[in-house]
Amino acid sequence: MSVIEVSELRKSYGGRAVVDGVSFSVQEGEIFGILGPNGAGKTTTVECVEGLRVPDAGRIRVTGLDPVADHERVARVLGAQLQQSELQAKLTVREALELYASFYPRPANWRPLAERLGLTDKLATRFGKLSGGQKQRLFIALALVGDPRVVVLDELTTGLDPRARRDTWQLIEDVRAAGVTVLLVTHFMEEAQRLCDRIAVIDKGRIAALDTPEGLIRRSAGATVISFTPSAPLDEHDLNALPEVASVAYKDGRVTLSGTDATVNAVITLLARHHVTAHQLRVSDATLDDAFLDLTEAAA
Ligand SMILES: Nc1ncnc2c1ncn2[C@@H]1O[C@H](COP(=O)(O)OP(=O)(O)OP(=O)(O)O)[C@@H](O)[C@H]1O
Repeated sequence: MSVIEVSELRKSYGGRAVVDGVSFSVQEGEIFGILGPNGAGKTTTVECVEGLRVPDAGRIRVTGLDPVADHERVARVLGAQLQQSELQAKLTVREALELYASFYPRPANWRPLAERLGLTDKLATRFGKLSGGQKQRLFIALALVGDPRVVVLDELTTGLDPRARRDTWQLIEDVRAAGVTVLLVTHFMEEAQRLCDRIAVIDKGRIAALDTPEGLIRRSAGATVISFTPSAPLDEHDLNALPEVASVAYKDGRVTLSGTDATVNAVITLLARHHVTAHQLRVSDATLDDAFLDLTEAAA
């Protein structure tokens, strides 16, 4: 069942389309990622899903409800992470958690949530005195305190140290295991690769690709990169003729090929046939980073 449906969403500012026909749907219990360069239209898209911005055109449904027309009902099932927004500086962490819990019919118990986010010893601290990372952790707690069916996290772990980032990933995996649907905007490829079931890459207001992290990586020009120093010169044509070789480059006596898993065996076989040894043979897999750069460059 689709918990979030976005169809042909459009939004312009000053005559410039910043979201230009975006469509996707998110299934119940899925972690769906939105990746894209700065200014691609990610926040505009998710804020339309949250009902914070009104689309110019298109159709959005969250658990079957229209986020603008049914704003109050959507707000009860959807938890949103505040982005850069400031809570009142004098509000303590405890007061903020209690206040946000009071907005929902069946809130979560905020104490274990605060514990997991390392906020227990900050409960009496005023918001204005928290560090950037502590504020971010509080925003995550506030997004989850209503025990929502859907949670929208925009730049989930920005500003968190590596340990807090990993703890937060575990928390999000646990939240999903409890059946919550997660819409996640992120700039961190490791985060997207670890957490997301599917990812929409948005570039210039349009979806450049929508796939699993592995699917996006496979689409990348060279999913496997092989490099070695041959013991004797090799004929470039022989290498180019190998199956699924996407590119061949020679530099300082070293050969770098991109292709697929199948290319690795083919290269080894070719070298053996020519009695050439591969010194310092290295094989590496393309990452989501590579796929992201390919996809967003291709659309440039
Ligand atoms: N309220 C607004 N008024 C005018 N222009 C806006 C408004 N909100 C966003 N924009 C413009 O729309 C474009 C998309 O912005 P958006 O915040 O959706 O991008 P983003 O993909 O979330 O970027 P980032 O990764 O930098 O957060 C940007 O060029 C931005 O300047």
